[in-house]
Amino acid sequence: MPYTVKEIFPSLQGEGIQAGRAAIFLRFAACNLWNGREEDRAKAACGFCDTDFVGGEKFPDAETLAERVAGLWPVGQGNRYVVVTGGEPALQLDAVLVAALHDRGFQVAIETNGTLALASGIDWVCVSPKAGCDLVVTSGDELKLVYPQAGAPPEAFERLGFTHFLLQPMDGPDREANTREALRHCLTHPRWRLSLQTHKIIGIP
Ligand SMILES: C[S@@+](CC[C@H](N)C(=O)[O-])C[C@H]1O[C@@H](n2cnc3c(N)ncnc32)[C@H](O)[C@@H]1O
Ligand SMILES: Nc1nc2[nH]cc(C(=O)O)c2c(=O)[nH]1
Ligand code: SF4
Ligand SMILES: [Mg+2]
Repeated sequence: MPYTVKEIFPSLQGEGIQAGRAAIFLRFAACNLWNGREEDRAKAACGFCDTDFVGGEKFPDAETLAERVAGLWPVGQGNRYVVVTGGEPALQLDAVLVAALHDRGFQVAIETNGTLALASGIDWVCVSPKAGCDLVVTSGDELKLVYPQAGAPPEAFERLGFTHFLLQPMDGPDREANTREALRHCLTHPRWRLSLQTHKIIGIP
């Protein structure tokens, strides 16, 4: 199957429980909750996205794409980790690509909005729910809720089958106030942890 990829780059995982871990980011093009055009943001199901996922490069098959990812890992080094994101990566990440990445020694993580079924074999599942959008993926490793979102209070997700629950302050014009609100919620509801977007703080991709 061909894949459309927006970008591939090495960085540190900036968010969530795995923050600080070296990873290759594989960012697929396209999303099911927004077409990526600024003029359509206000009417999109997800209206706060911080990412450009429009366009990109076509890869003809999983082997070609996995080879490109593997070529970015430091030579001779283990602990291989790829974070598959987007856009919405569940539109394109299939079991064939997961297997091709496993064959090259990678643990495979996904950052997903949780509205689409996932391929089998993914090693780390991070779901980030969007208000008004039904979750199909109701268990996984971490639930990372962008906060605050009208219509998506943290309590609505606490009974789901995730190991870790995190609040990530919504970036944008209200980021500072949102960070204070997320902090306050974590202090008063200790099952929630704060997830800062550390890559933005230190100025890396
Ligand atoms: C760009 S999304 C791509 C993956 C997937 N579509 C999703 O939404 O989970 C990557 C992560 O960034 C988060 N995110 C997007 N826009 C954000 C913002 N303005 N502030 C904080 N986190 C944001 C998402 O919720 C998600 O956890
Ligand atoms: N450093 C870094 N960490 C990230 N974690 C999740 C990201 C994403 O855009 O999905 C992301 C990202 O874009 N950069
Ligand atoms: S679901 Fe994810 S990629 Fe899609 S618009 Fe929202 S934050 Fe961006
Ligand atoms: Mg990002």
